[in-house]
Amino acid sequence: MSSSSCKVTLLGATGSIGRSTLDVIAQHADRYQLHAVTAQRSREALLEICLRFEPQRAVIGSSQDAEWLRSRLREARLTRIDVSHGESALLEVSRAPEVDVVMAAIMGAAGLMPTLAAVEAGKRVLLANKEALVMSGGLFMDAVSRHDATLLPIDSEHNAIYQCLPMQRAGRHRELTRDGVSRLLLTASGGPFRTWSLNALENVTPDQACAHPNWSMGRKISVDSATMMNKGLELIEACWLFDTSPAQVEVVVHPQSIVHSMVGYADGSVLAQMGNPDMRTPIAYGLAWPSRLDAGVEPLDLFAVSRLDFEAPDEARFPCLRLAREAMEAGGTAPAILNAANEVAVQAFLDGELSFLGIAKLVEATLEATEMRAADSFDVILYEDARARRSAERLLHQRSFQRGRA
Ligand SMILES: NC(=O)C1=CN([C@@H]2O[C@H](COP(=O)(O)OP(=O)(O)OC[C@H]3O[C@@H](n4cnc5c(N)ncnc54)[C@H](OP(=O)(O)O)[C@@H]3O)[C@@H](O)[C@H]2O)C=CC1
Ligand SMILES: CC(=O)[C@@H](O)[C@H](O)COP(=O)(O)O
Ligand SMILES: [Mn+2]
Repeated sequence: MSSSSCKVTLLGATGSIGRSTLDVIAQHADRYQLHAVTAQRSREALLEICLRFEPQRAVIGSSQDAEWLRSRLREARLTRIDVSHGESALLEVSRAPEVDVVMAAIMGAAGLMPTLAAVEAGKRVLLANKEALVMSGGLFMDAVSRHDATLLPIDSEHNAIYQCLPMQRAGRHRELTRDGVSRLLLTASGGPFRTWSLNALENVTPDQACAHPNWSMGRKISVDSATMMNKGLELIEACWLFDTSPAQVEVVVHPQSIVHSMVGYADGSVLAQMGNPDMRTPIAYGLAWPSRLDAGVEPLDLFAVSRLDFEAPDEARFPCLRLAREAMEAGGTAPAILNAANEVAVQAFLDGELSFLGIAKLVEATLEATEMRAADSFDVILYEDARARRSAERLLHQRSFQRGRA
């Protein structure tokens, strides 16, 4: 890929990762050009992006919003921007022949098929959408190999691990131990409730849960950080990305979010990647790989940071971490069920229908109520995702899960 004319499709352009990606691209407009930008409902934000970046294509969720966007672009005399809507349009912009790089930054399971389309077209895929990999793990990684796609992790911890692994591992799948790696150390901030007692967690509000101490992110991932399901999803993500088992991944709570993760080697070395908590660093890494790019991130001032703390996670207060590890160990469709139940539970919490502690309870109850099977195909994954959502919704509306009870 020639970086002088790199064409980018940005899935989830109106989100937190989307905005950080636009910021990096704007700093390097001579090197990166937006082919397509997508959103689900945020039509005003998508219009702003179109006016500023003039991509070739814009995709939005509904036909009504697409019509609205077309009219605004007509008024601005930007009729050359092709506007379309729905999942088929997302697949098209992900696999378009002229596209070099696809940033997969749609939130949740909705990102799976567009991200897979980019993989199947052999693109360089910058993976922020961890849920896609959690759901479909082995199938997804097989597709990456089969279609010779380049998969670069954007999730800050996995990007850090990728940077700390030996260069020759890039793009290969083989046992970590053959490269002298003994373990992966996955750091976790501990979220906004790291020091809170179980009692105090009973009545936390969505706004409290979304107030992450170090990162500014979308609401779903912010709640995941608060329950530590984010770390559970990341544990599964690490196992697939780096072809390892949960036993080789150690979660380390590090409240400052300066060390983004580490790799331990057989000779006792531990390599860490550090930096200010700013997603423009991994995004710029993914865009420029294997070279480097100025991301506009403040240099790390270690004197200002002054101390780095590390502690063990508490799975009694944050059971989601255990549930995710058990789902990975169980294999098959268990991680897809975990992810689907979690998406239902987090939305219910954000809508005021479920308590904070109810999130883990609903996920666990859904896993217990839903039979798991072999993850044979993407059709099976999508079918089981839908089935687990129905099961979680049913449980949610049972008396025991009503607000105030769970
Ligand atoms: N934010 C962060 O710092 C990090 C995020 N990630 C991961 O990156 C992904 C995006 O996170 P984040 O940017 O925080 O999320 P946001 O909620 O901020 O943004 C999500 C984006 O996806 C779009 N979207 C939502 N639902 C759909 C759908 N059904 N179909 C198509 N598009 C949809 C949204 O469009 P609209 O605006 O119209 O709703 C928006 O553009 C997640 O998987 C998250 O786990 C990983 C590491 C760090
Ligand atoms: C920025 C990023 O990668 C997030 O996933 C972040 O790591 C969340 O922080 P927690 O460690 O609190 O889950
Ligand atoms: Mn992360």
